[in-house]
Amino acid sequence: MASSSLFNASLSSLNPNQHPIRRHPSPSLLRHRPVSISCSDNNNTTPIETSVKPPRRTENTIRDDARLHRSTAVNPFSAKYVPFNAPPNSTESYSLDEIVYRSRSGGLLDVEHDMEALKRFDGAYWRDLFDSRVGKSTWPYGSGVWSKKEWVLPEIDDDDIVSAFEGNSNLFWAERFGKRFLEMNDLWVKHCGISHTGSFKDLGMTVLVSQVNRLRKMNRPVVGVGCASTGDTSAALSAYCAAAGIPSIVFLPANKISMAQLVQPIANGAFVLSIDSDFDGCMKLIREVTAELPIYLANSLNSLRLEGQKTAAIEILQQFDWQAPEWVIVPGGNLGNIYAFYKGFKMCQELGLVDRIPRLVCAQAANANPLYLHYKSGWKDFKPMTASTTFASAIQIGDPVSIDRAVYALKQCDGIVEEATEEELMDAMAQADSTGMFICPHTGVALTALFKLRKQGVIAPTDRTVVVSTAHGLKFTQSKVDYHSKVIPDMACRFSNPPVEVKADFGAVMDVLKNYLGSQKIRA
Ligand SMILES: Cc1ncc(COP(=O)(O)O)c(C=O)c1O
Ligand SMILES: N[C@@H](CCOP(=O)(O)O)C(=O)O
Repeated sequence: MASSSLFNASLSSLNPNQHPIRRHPSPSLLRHRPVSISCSDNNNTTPIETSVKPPRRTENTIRDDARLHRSTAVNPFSAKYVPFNAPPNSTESYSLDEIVYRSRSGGLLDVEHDMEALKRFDGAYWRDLFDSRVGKSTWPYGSGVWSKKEWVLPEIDDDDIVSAFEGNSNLFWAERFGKRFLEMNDLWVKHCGISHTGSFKDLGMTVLVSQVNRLRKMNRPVVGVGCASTGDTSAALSAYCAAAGIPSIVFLPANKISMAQLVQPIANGAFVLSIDSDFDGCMKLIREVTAELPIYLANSLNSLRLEGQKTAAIEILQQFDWQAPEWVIVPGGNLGNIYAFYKGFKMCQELGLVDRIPRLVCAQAANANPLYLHYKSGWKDFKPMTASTTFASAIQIGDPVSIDRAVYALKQCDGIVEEATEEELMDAMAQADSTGMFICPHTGVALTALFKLRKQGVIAPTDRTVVVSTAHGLKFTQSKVDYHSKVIPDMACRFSNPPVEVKADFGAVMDVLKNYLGSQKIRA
């Protein structure tokens, strides 16, 4: 059978039952758990809904309903930009309504929440609030990001929010994969890629585009939103901008992203520039362009994005009934996400929702491993690199903008950095797929890190471990086709499963099947 031909052929108006904490809690509610939801006994932190909702007013949209239910109480929560990891005596800060990406010294920014205001509610309050919003269609809390609105963008008007009800992604118990390949029984895959545009970027983009929507309504000079991308940021940006009627401009490294990723911004009406460079070159260009033109920068250099992405960490805790796992493994490229996970976990600890945070592992492709090399050098002087081609194309990044955030996060949680060769990541992806998943190569990188840490005895068989799957496997079918076709130079493709070509003849089909069933030790 010629492998190259393998895939040729087929390839209410004020509803008393409305949770009061869906609105901004008024100062008078401070120090109390949610009240008047209906009934709850003294020790029971779980609100029990008793009354029946009136039929919805069919002429209302969910935005109209949200307007009707809006609290008139003063919103006690707020957030601002501050220099990332600023010394305690720093007074530098900016309103989130300012267009600013860097601190005065040129460093990164961070979104700082008024933690004192948030702390006026105890951990049980926040757990109940977040739990009460899951699985509903209430605007905007049906979103896994906006269900944590008070911790994300507390001051934005619900009307300005641009959401596809992202988040609330599947936390998949990888039972078969864990048992078969790792002797683990508590292994989970957080499928952030099973989402609106097929990657975790939706979580951050809903926040960023919502804020842009607000800025434009305030007549701030934002004519469009732009990003450099390895394919997922551009897909998310173009979709959310299209939904809001905001122009989007994307800089893509020519011939370095998958066809499925390329077609996303094209279909969503973005202005697409295919640039003869790599991601780092595109990133440099978009930074220069956004400094000159009223185009808002949508990459994770912009700390707003990370406020949405951190909700995936909160969601993991929530899905484990507010118990922290031992390990969370995240593939890293531009390195915003590893910090976002740390930030989400840390906020939950600081606000009393959990008593500890997991250790984080950042996994990089060996062909694009500047963080790994930095870690291995004992965090001595960081050296950007020119990243080589990798099947994990969305993390082919040599000069990550969030390097400082990543190092900080990993140091704070006793984190680890691992790497995966091309063969390792492709094998891991194929192994995962063979147990019923359909993951992307970046998740293959994270699974390789898990294989290595299990082998070294760092991760124990019973450790509750979460691997973050960052994109949908359907965006990366060509790499799977190549692997299963065994056409990748210098790769054994040990787990390939090519189709068998057979004549349309009963005898021939029976022969092939008997051979197969025999090899599988299956009795017909
Ligand atoms: C699918 C996928 N996985 C992982 C990453 C890495 O995320 P980060 O750049 O935040 O490190 C990216 C983007 O960089 C991505 O698109
Ligand atoms: N993988 C990313 C790379 C850019 O990352 P960002 O989080 O800084 O936007 C992409 O898909 O473009």
